[in-house]
Amino acid sequence: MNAHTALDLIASTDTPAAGSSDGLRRGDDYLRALNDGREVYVDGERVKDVTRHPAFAQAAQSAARLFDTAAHPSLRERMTYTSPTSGKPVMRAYQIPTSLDDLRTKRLASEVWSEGSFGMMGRTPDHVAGFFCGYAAVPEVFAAGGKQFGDNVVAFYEHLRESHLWATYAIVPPQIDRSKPGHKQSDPTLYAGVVKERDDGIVISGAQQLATAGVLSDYLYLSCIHPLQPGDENYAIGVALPMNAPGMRLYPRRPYALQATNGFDYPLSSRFDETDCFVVLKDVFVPWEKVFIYRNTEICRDQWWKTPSHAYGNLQAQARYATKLRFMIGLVKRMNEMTGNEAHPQVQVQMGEMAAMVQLVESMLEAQETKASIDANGVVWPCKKSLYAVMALQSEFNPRMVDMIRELTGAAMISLPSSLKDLDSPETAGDIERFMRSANTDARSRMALMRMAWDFVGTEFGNRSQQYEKFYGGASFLVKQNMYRAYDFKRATSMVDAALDLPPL
Ligand SMILES: Cc1cc2nc3c(=O)[nH]c(=O)nc-3n(C[C@H](O)[C@H](O)[C@H](O)COP(=O)(O)OP(=O)(O)OC[C@H]3O[C@@H](n4cnc5c(N)ncnc54)[C@H](O)[C@@H]3O)c2cc1C
Repeated sequence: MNAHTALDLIASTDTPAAGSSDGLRRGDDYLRALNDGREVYVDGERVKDVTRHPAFAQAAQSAARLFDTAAHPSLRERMTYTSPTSGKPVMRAYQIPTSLDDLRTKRLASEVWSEGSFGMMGRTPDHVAGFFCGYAAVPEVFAAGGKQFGDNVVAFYEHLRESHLWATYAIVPPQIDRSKPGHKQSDPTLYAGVVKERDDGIVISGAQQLATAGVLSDYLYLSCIHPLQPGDENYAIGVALPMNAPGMRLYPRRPYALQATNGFDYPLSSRFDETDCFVVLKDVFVPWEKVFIYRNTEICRDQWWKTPSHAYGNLQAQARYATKLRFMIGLVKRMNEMTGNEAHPQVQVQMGEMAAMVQLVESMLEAQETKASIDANGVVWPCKKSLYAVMALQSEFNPRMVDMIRELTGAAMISLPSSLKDLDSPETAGDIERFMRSANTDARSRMALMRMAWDFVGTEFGNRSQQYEKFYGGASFLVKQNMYRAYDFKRATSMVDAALDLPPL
């Protein structure tokens, strides 16, 4: 096998040979584990096996490629590091960085994985892995509720790392009635929370949103990032649940892969629909060893801000976003070339504006590393100012980028025939081949590119993707508050104070 990058791997059908993975999880191992009796419902019916259901089968294959990529001997150094406990290779996503170089290499590994879906899949295993690295780096935050909780979170992090597992999370209460806190809802068991304590663990009921990639993951981390009030203690938890936990149901939103009639007309929807799942829990038992936060609103808040969890998880999210932006601008460039608009100065001005936005994101990604800090335990924290600066503005400039694609393509994405069948039918092929081509390509190539562009911006898949960029890190007013907290206003105000203190003339 000569694959060296995720792009090579995704374009090939190669998988690492059995026995060559040195204990790492291969795509096949991962797919087998998904058929574990998890309760997933689509159109009112329970899905028997997500790896075979048309809504999820291709996304599961795309996810399996991530594990094959990490296990591939030629990418071993980039994608793995040596476990400090077993001495075996484990996924780099689980590395707790202790040098700037560690942080950079961790980001580059995320970049490889993100290229596997061209940035379309956001919650790949490295996202929540970042959060658990952050928790394990500062377990004192959890131990403030009792020593056992600090030990539990480290043990679970090590379990994820040593078994090469994928955790996702649901950390936002269901919308139902945002004007009231959880304990004042019409039924206090609507938001996911503790309903019973037992000697061997706790019992949870209620619902939580929105476990992206829940269908494809091994574990769900259930917690709360929403501000909690006194009286909300039952919702102030942090627990890990296997995806087949008895009593837990996943309700994925409408699966876009079901609308993808073929891979040519829907090249992205058909392969990369990671799904977003509403989670319903009915008397789900959690043993104490999988409980990290128990009825403690302060620790529930501190887990995000007094550990590097939020920064690691979102460094991955930004690495993925940068990949998606590169794909986006590459798509527009190819479309301009094909349409013959490339040389217009006005088109170049618009492309320049897009390129500036892509470059800003790429440079800020590097700034998170070069301006990172090291804590008292020797753990490297990415620079939060650089992270939140992009996240705070992403919900505004991402729609601008998408609008520019629409602007530059005119009717190209709409004036195509109904499907690939028009190209294949002897009755219509002549017209299609004659009129759908461009100056430098045949009709099939032009249709392939324009279909991909429409799947990116116009289909339900494309539109969900825009909603994701707006909300994956929380509502934008909250992200801007993160920036407010991170920014060094003192330096700015001291300059104004100095100007006011200038000696009188
Ligand atoms: C595609 C997608 C994938 C997601 N994936 C995940 C995931 O994997 N895991 C997870 O836990 N969550 C996930 N989320 C959920 C996401 O975290 C929430 O959508 C997000 O936190 C916003 O919460 P909400 O939807 O309840 O909006 P709300 O909190 O109800 O807010 C909706 C809007 O109301 C306005 N608003 C509300 N309150 C205020 C206020 N105080 N001040 C000003 N304006 C206000 C804002 O315009 C805000 O955007 C995902 C969401 C989307 C769309």
